[in-house]
Amino acid sequence: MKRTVFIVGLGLIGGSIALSIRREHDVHIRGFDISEEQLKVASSLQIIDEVASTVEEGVKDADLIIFATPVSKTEQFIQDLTNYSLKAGAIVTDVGSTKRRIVDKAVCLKEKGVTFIGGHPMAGSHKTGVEAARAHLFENAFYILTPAKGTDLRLIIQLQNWLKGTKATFIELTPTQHDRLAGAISHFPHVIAASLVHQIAKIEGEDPLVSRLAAGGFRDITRIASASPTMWRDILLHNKESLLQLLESWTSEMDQIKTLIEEENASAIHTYFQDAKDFRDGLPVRKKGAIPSFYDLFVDVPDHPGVISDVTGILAQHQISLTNIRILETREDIMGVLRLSFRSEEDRERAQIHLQQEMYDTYIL
Ligand SMILES: NC(=O)C1=CN([C@@H]2O[C@H](COP(=O)(O)OP(=O)(O)OC[C@H]3O[C@@H](n4cnc5c(N)ncnc54)[C@H](O)[C@@H]3O)[C@@H](O)[C@H]2O)C=CC1
Ligand SMILES: O=C(O)C(=O)Cc1ccc(O)cc1
Repeated sequence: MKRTVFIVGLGLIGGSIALSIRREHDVHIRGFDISEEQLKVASSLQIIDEVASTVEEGVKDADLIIFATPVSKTEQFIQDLTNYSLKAGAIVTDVGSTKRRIVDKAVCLKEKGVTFIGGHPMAGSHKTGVEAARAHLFENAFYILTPAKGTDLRLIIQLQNWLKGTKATFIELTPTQHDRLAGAISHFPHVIAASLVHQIAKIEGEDPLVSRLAAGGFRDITRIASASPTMWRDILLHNKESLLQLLESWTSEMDQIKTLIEEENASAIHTYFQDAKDFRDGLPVRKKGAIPSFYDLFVDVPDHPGVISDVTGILAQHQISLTNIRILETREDIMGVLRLSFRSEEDRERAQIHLQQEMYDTYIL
């Protein structure tokens, strides 16, 4: 008999997790979402086999329960589980971008005979919704797990086995460490991206030309400001302490820059940029996972003849060599994905710029 996976929240991440589980396991996937539309799309794309009418109904015989809703909803659902009947030995996990409050809340599941292991796949996109779900979304990314102290190692391995189709690299962190680090590398940058956009919006009131000029670097640095406001509102509220600390140190750094500019301190300004460049250039391009890493660029492509030659033609026109090209998905009525591999980061960056100029949607995972 097939085992049952129940996913609550069938958006970008819930849908991608479902697809990656299916890659490796012959399972029955049941889904629940507040949005009828998301459920309809998830069913028609065969991302799920069955729709649950309620969460209570869906959890009953599930071997694996995954919450992929905004983090405040996940917290509430975990609390609700205490009132439902659950299958003995089931594993409960989530994909939320914050961990401490969720893991704290899940202590209430201890007496239910199930094990909660917090999770956070560290990859995604500014897109939302199940139609953007991709089985390869987490390939080579880190997948953080935050098991409570004393969690049976066999259950952690069992969860990793469920999720092996993500082809991610699993690491364990404490929830506090997770929130501090995710705050710095992900949550805080979202605040900055949104604030940069607000600044331009204000200037636009005085001079509408500014939006038309906002290209290149501005678009790169603010891409993430197009992400879901509901999701990011919840993340900020859940990771309040880390974000307040980061804001404080950022504000003081901005004050220092202000002084350097006021004083026209050219050498200190140069050092500021040089140090940032050195650190950024030294960042690992991509952490190696179970499969070798390449300089990969993913391109959403409409499913029509000639599209591959169009993409390769654009690269050839700019003398960018490919080391590999793979079609990852082609299904009726949805975009396919091309995985383009390059020899160097520089080639990948140039390819991304030129393909975006030609209106292709590209992303790096
Ligand atoms: N977007 C990203 O790149 C990443 C997001 N995450 C986390 O994944 C979770 C889901 O985010 P996405 O999939 O990106 O968002 P999404 O907006 O694509 O999907 C969220 C889904 O949850 C559903 N939902 C909302 N409230 C609900 C409720 N009360 N009951 C049932 N369903 C409900 C929505 O209808 C939607 O389908 C969030 O906790 C987020 O922090 C984690 C890693 C990456
Ligand atoms: O779009 C991007 O680059 C992201 O930042 C995706 C993302 C969003 C939330 C997460 O918790 C992890 C990754």
